[in-house]
Amino acid sequence: MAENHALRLAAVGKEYLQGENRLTILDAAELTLAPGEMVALVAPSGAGKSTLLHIAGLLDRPDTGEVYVGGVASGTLGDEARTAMRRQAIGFVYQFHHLLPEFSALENVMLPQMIGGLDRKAASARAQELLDYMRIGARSEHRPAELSGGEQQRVAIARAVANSPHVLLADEPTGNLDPTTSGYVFDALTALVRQSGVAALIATHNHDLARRMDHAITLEAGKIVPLDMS
Ligand SMILES: Nc1ncnc2c1ncn2[C@@H]1O[C@H](COP(=O)(O)OP(=O)(O)OP(=O)(O)O)[C@@H](O)[C@H]1O
Repeated sequence: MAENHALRLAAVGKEYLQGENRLTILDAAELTLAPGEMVALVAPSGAGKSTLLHIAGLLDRPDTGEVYVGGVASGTLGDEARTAMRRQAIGFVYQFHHLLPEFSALENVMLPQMIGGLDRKAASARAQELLDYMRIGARSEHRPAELSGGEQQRVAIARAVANSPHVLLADEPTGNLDPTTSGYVFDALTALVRQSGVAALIATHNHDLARRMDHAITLEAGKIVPLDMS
């Protein structure tokens, strides 16, 4: 049942036209993520990871099939309703933090909540709680440029879950960090996913990190298939 899934892609198809050629990226692809589940997306460059993340994140529409977020079908929604759904129900983390440089760490985590309609006081309390949880609460007044790469990514992760989304989509979230820092940031991300119950789909080339997730998937001829990491 779709209702119990944080994210469900049902028979999703996506093609691109490259000159005369039709490039099939997704072909009746199926994927379900339960709340609190962490899934690694491991695929070679060009296989369609970004396409899949964009479709799952409602940034792009599939040609065929349906994307359910929190049990709600997105296909028939107009642009405005899709944007609202994306803001409320989906969090994004990228390889580079994309924090707003002129705002403090706290303000960066407050902003999506205030855009969602929360008042300043409540947003500030929630942001501080999340930064404390990510063990950077003491740096909450600092601007991104005053933080290390690992700290910046922890702020970006806190920001992504600030609105208590159903789904967290991450594209190489520790790809810009050294291995030790990457491990620490991934530990914090894992703890947050488990504690919040958000479902996480995390694209990574790092097989050690992929092994630490619940399972791994890859893309093969347009299908989403399990990947054995052992
Ligand atoms: N708008 C587009 N028009 C035509 N072809 C596209 C378009 N976007 C992507 N492609 C092609 O679709 C394929 C999959 O692209 P995608 O960006 O999803 O791959 P990826 O797995 O994320 O790669 P990488 O890891 O290098 O970012 C690539 O061959 C790409 O050239």
